[in-house]
Amino acid sequence: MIALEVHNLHKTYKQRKKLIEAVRGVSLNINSGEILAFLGPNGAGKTTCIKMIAGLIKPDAGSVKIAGSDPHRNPRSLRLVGAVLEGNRNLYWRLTPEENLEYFGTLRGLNRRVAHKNGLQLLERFDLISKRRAPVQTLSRGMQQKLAIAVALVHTPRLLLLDEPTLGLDVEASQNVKTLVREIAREGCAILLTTHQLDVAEEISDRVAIIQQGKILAEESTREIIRRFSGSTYIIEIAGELDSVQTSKLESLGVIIQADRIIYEGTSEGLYQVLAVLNPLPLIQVKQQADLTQVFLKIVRDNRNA
Ligand SMILES: Nc1ncnc2c1ncn2[C@@H]1O[C@H](COP(=O)(O)OP(=O)(O)OP(=O)(O)O)[C@@H](O)[C@H]1O
Repeated sequence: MIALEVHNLHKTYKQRKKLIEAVRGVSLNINSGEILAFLGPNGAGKTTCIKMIAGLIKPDAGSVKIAGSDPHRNPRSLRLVGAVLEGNRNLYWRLTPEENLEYFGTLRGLNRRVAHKNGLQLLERFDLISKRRAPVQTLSRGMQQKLAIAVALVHTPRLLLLDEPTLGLDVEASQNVKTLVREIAREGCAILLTTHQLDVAEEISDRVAIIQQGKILAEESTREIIRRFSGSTYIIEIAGELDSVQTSKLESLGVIIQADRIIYEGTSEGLYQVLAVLNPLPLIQVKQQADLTQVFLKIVRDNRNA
């Protein structure tokens, strides 16, 4: 089921007689249960799109539908959206997590009892129950980030808008948030993720859309776009030394042997032959050449030079 349909959005800002075409014909869909990473360099138009999706600014042209309903025509459909857009600024710092959840839940149309119940469930699930009565300002950044997501979910939205959910978090807190985001998607919520942390986007998104100068340059499954840009080159990192028999067999398979890694270009069947020669040396990793950062840079630079 399609949770978000964005069709041909346009937005031009006027700044002291100057026109800035921030968004120029953006179309996107996100299905329930899917995470779309919405990526682009600074000033590409991401925030402007998200603000139009969240009903905060009106498009000049085009349409937004959330579970089939246009928030600019029917503001009630915004109840189907949850958003964490500017860090954890959707929280009241002097209130406790319990109070924040209840307050925002009622604001989004839940009765107080349901808001309280949903809030407690989320606090349990996000491992924040022991902090439920502590003022938000005394929570760690990772806890505040989790709470910000919990608050955005208290009314069980169909679409979650998530901006930089792991920025500034330590490795463990970041891992925690990524796992939660994947779980939320698995339960059926559609997620529009914006981030400049491309490793996070690569790890948790199902699809990516890359925007530059207000236009979508690429929209594809994350795995597919990386595969397409990687071609057929694999990097294999191993521990331990190759013996002379292994070295000559690998050379006959056309492999390039470097200090701590082996580069193989060919089919995936050929890759298995290479791995068989390496057996039983411990493999540290086998990866295709590109990662999402390389893909992103290539698409954006090619477009800039076009
Ligand atoms: N309120 C505004 N008035 C005038 N111009 C604006 C306004 N908001 C954004 N812009 C301009 O619109 C363009 C797109 O900005 P936007 O904030 O949507 O980009 P972004 O992709 O979110 O960037 P970033 O990654 O830096 O947050 C930029 O040129 C920006 O300067």
